[in-house]
Amino acid sequence: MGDQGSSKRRKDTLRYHSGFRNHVSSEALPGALPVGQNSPQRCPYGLYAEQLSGSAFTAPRSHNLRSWLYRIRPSVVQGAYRPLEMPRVATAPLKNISPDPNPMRWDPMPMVDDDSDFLEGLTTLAVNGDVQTQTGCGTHLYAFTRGMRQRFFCNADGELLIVPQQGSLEVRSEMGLLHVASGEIVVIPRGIKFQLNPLDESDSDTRHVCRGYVAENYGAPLELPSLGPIGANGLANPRDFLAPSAWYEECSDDHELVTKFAGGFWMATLDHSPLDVVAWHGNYAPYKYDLATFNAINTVSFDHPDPSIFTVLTSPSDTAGVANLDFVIFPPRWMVAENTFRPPYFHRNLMSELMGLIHGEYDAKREGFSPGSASLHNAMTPHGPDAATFAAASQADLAPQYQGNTLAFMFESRYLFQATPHALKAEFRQQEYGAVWQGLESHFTPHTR
Ligand SMILES: O=C(O)Cc1cc(O)ccc1O
Ligand SMILES: [Fe+2]
Repeated sequence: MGDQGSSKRRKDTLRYHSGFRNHVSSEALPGALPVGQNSPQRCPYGLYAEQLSGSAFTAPRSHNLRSWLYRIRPSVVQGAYRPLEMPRVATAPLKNISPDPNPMRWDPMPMVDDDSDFLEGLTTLAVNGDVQTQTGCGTHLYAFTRGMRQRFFCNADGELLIVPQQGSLEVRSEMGLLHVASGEIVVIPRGIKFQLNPLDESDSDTRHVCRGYVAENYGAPLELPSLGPIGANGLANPRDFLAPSAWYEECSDDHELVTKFAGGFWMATLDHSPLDVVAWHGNYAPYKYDLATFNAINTVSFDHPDPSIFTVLTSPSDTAGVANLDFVIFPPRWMVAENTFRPPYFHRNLMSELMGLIHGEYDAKREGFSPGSASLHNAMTPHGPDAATFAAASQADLAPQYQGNTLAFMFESRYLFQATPHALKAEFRQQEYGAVWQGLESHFTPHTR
């Protein structure tokens, strides 16, 4: 297995339930789950029963998502929401902005300020589709240094796929705790209350800088791709997905619950923590996944296969095989293709591609795409290896080569991305990005092969 991440990072000692979208039963107190039914006349320990549905009640069984939560107080006691300003976060569709056919790239986003939490440090890069028709996604960057303290978030607009690039995260959610390091991902399904903090924040006085990427999926929940001729095993294996164990807190000071609803932000004040679920069962819960466990499959003969071979998770659209959102990684791997231009090929594509780099180097870009950067190539926008990469790879010795120092990813979608006004005029945007291909000169020699 590759060396990225897991061997160097602190051991995660939390207990998880293994298996993608498994039906889990989890208790923080023994006997807190009702036996044999969901909604008894009186629940154990005087808890309230509450169902959280992540799919229509009538969704086919294979796609039906729901969990039963046994909590100290039902969610409905939260009271009224008041509007809240969150000017850096945008939602599709953006009014009066045409999607731009030019390739775009951004350096890592500078910190908003020295003392921001996850929500304050969240900035939208590009969006597509339409939140109200449950199509497309928002893509965001985050950079923050402090925990959310008494503040919690509940996103009604979509599930959050969080890709940490720097700094380890502690996720506290209604279903329990998760620790997520760079090289891992975490998915928070739509409507689950949580907070996100720098891991170790309370252990020391050091400032923990956390940076990364978020896809906010407005569409069908992410699922594992079908494997077709690959067979029963490979790519992301179901047992490597980990859901938290029940955990709750009971405290009676003021807490804030922030929700995002049709692009707007709202806040309610509670006199208790919303993380008061003592037991839960079901298949709708946050989960984390270590990208180092991805079983990459690639050519052992020639040519560069399409990147769909590296799909970790996919959110299908209504058209088979044309994703609302794919999450694809480019993990450490052996390159063995013979007589082949090994880096990504030049291409134009129906799908739109938003990329990031978690660590190392990306094999299509020699310069300018450092960890924390992002790039956008909308549908049919020509792109591919930069001039320096093309020159080197056209002459490279084709011995088997381990490409170890790399972990890039792509959010890929059938819908055109609109970069936000903030992203378009950001100082960290690389205005001259298109120049990376300008050194690609004609090598045409009509009289020699
Ligand atoms: O554009 C990119 O860098 C992503 C990408 C990688 C690859 O190996 C093949 C096609 C593709 O779009
Ligand atoms: Fe591409």
